[in-house]
Amino acid sequence: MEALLSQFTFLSDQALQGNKNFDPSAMEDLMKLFEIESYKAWAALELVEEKQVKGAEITMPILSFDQMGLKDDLLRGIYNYGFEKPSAIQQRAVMPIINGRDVIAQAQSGTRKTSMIALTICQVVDTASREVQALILSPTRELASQTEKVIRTIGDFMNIQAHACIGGKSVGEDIRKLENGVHVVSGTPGRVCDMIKRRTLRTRAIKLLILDESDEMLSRGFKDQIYDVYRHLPPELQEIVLGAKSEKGGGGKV
Ligand SMILES: Nc1ncnc2c1ncn2[C@@H]1O[C@H](COP(=O)(O)OP(=O)(O)OP(=O)(O)O)[C@@H](O)[C@H]1O
Repeated sequence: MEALLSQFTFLSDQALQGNKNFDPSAMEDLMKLFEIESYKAWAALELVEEKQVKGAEITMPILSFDQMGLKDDLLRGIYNYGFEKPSAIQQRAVMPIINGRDVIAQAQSGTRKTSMIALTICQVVDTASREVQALILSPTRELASQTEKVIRTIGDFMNIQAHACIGGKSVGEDIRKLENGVHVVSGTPGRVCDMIKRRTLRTRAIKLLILDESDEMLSRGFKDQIYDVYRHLPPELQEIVLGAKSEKGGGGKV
């Protein structure tokens, strides 16, 4: 279990402000929400709760995109999009993710997490292969589409192929796109699950799973579908769990 915990980098609003006395219990909302037993993030969080492990390392902020060792074409995409300096979460989460760490980050909405996801995905995907390598699950169609758009924009010079797999859109179009080959899928749990079950979305090359607004996904009742998706993913998966602290406090309705 200790080994499991050491796989994770934890980031919270406190950590983002550089507070070295970061207390993992600040992640309580997320802890309560993850009830899926075989889910390694949940296991790690339980351990934190039990032992109050002060395992939350404070990652050093990287203050410029130039210092992140990003691919040249990605850097061009980032600057072309108008970014100059990474936001607090971009400064602290990008490097651990690129270095293969599992990351659990809780940061309020508006902290530029979506762009953080987009740029890390562009860095880790190998465009020489046409298999799906990164999967992002989001609670709403709008967020899933927005994330896919940002990936395509930032990754424009790298020729990243991303597809939004969301409910309400044509299943035929999903099938066509996925069979053509894409690097990244950003979707809502129901449609993604459906595509996996049809074997149209092939999961064997997926190395990175991102649960965006995970607290929101669970409070919207997507737990079973997320679990279903998990069962089809390779075991040596890198996981990124993002949560936006509930505005009302108390952490949702689950
Ligand atoms: N480092 C940056 N520099 C300048 N603009 C940025 C940077 N990161 C993101 N943006 C811009 O800020 C806007 C919002 O960013 P983004 O969609 O990543 O997250 P958000 O809306 O702040 O919310 P969340 O953190 O919940 O994802 C977008 O228009 C995006 O292009």
